[in-house]
Amino acid sequence: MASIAESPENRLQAHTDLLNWVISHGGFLADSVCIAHDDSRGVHMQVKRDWPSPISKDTRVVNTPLGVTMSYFNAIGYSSPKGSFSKHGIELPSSFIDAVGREETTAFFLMGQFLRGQDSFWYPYLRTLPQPGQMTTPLFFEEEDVDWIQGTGIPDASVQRFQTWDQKFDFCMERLEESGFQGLEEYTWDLYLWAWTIITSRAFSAKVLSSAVKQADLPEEGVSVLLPLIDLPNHRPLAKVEWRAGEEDIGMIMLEDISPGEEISNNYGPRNNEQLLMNYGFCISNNPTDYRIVKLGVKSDSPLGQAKARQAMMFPEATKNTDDHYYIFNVFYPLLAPEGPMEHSIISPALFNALTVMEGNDRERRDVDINESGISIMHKYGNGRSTLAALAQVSFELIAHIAMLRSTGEDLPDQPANLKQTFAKIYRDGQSTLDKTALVITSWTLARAREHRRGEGWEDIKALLAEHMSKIPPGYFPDETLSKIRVRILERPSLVPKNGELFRLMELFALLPAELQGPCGTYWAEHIASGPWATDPQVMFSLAISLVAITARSEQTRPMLSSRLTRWVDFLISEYPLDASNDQPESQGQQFLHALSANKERFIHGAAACGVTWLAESTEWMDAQWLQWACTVGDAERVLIPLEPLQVFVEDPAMAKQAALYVPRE
Ligand SMILES: C[S@@+](CC[C@H](N)C(=O)[O-])C[C@H]1O[C@@H](n2cnc3c(N)ncnc32)[C@H](O)[C@@H]1O
Repeated sequence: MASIAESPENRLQAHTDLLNWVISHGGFLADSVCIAHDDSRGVHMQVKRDWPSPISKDTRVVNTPLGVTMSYFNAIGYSSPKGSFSKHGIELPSSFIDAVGREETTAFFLMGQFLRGQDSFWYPYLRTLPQPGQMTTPLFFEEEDVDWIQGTGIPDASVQRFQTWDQKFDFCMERLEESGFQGLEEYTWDLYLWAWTIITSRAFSAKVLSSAVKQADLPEEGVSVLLPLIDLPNHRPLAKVEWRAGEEDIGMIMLEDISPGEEISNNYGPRNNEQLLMNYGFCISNNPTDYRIVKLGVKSDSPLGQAKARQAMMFPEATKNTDDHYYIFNVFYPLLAPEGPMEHSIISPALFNALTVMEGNDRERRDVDINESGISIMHKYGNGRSTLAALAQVSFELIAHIAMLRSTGEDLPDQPANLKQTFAKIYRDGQSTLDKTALVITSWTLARAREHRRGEGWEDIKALLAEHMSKIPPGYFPDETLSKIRVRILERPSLVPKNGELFRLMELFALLPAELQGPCGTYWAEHIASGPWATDPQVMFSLAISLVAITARSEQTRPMLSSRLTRWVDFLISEYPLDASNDQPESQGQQFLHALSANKERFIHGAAACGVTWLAESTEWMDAQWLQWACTVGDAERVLIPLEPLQVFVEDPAMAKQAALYVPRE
């Protein structure tokens, strides 16, 4: 592709010419400001080093006159009492413009102006723009650069973007050909790729033209505007700056003081590193507005898929063209809803709610609430299980992603060899830190759910948190990150208000009063846990649930039990009918249970000897029907959680899981 750019040495000369050109059309750069260049930041603006004082808040640093802006309105030669825009020599056929729409028209208009070279009105601007060899977005990555983004979402996103642009380019070229457009062969794919990269990396939204274009002609989306000179400052997340649309020009106003020598930064919006790399070709280390988009792969016939379809039918307007906001935020993310629970500081409400529906059991899914703003499982007694299951699922996803980044990064050289690799490394390191810090937080809530000794008082929580944080290897995170994790954990209430709702098998007996625990334990060890079925968790959980449920129903023992246990058993009996027939094929565990039931006399004999007399009297607990009920309850009410989640910090996980039964606290 031809180049109209200056060599790097002459870059700032070209920018001085650009500045003079903008000024000659009525533009302005504040005296306190100069254009500078360095290798990592490229061309940027800064307050002059020798300027005697900081520039103060509300300083207008740049004005770009409307006459030098470039947009769709130039391509159509727009004119209204509010303002007009010239085509400056590029005449795209109206049949083409109508067929391809505003954005493609702008891209082809930019290509046309580029092809005019020195004859273009915008030549002083175009020659300062990065050329294909200087582009650092992933579509310009060479093979060895691609190694640095393996295991991340970027390769898929790049393929998708390539395909979309490729199709659009073909479509546009066909329309141009049909219209008999002259010089078509110069409009190459490479030039199209360059034009689109310029647009995604520097264009502003149509709002900047609001004083020059009638409201009715100005759509909220789909018009990109190039603003020579204002597009020069680099991005700094959260920089305080405003673009002011005037009748003659667009101004860039600083909303904070900036010291001599300091960079004048723009704010491209709260972009994450993936958006920055894909659209702009750079990334920011420790980007506070970084977050990761999670793809759930929701099947249309799944419970969540069906709920989404119902939501789309009930609220067609609200759900039209809206992306799923399934995000995991970095631990420093500053733009959180002020009142949200602490888990939402790292998991977006939409992702969390979607996972509660996916991981919820049938009982919980009967309480799905579908409204305009989302789909969730209603909060009520018993539904905290889906909260824990969703947090467990996020933890598994985080562990898998950490391991994937580690394995795909194993053969990378120690240091990146060029700017693209440098940004790709910043991106992948940022993803890994984001995953790891989020895992500390999700696994904290799960650790509290597994904690049966300590409560929610400050001293207990402090001790528990110290224990949890001690699982992070020393020096693994900077102190600032560790303290932010602590703040995140402690600053807001948790989605799981109470500790101790998840029980591993043998812990279930702790729900019984002390005087029953001894005999039950002996009976369990001598008669239940000694057969070949003892290694099958489905069988063992079913037997334990059956035993606890019968204990809660026996007239002899019920008065001795806690209201927590009797309420739970009563709730389960009302939720899971005893006589429900099960059409599912039998699992190995269920076959075991049938065999046990057929030999129930053996188990009942032992009961009296061990002092669990109520089990000897009430022989029903080993009936096939009861055991089937307990099996159904166990399968539905268990939660699989990671065994030692933070172990992934030191070694690749075998992804060990532990089953725990959910028993709500009142
Ligand atoms: C709107 S332009 C800014 C002007 C640009 N520096 C130039 O040399 O033309 C956006 C481009 O600037 C670069 N950029 C912006 N902010 C940056 C930052 N914080 N760090 C590194 N590069 C940045 C990226 O190459 C991006 O595509």
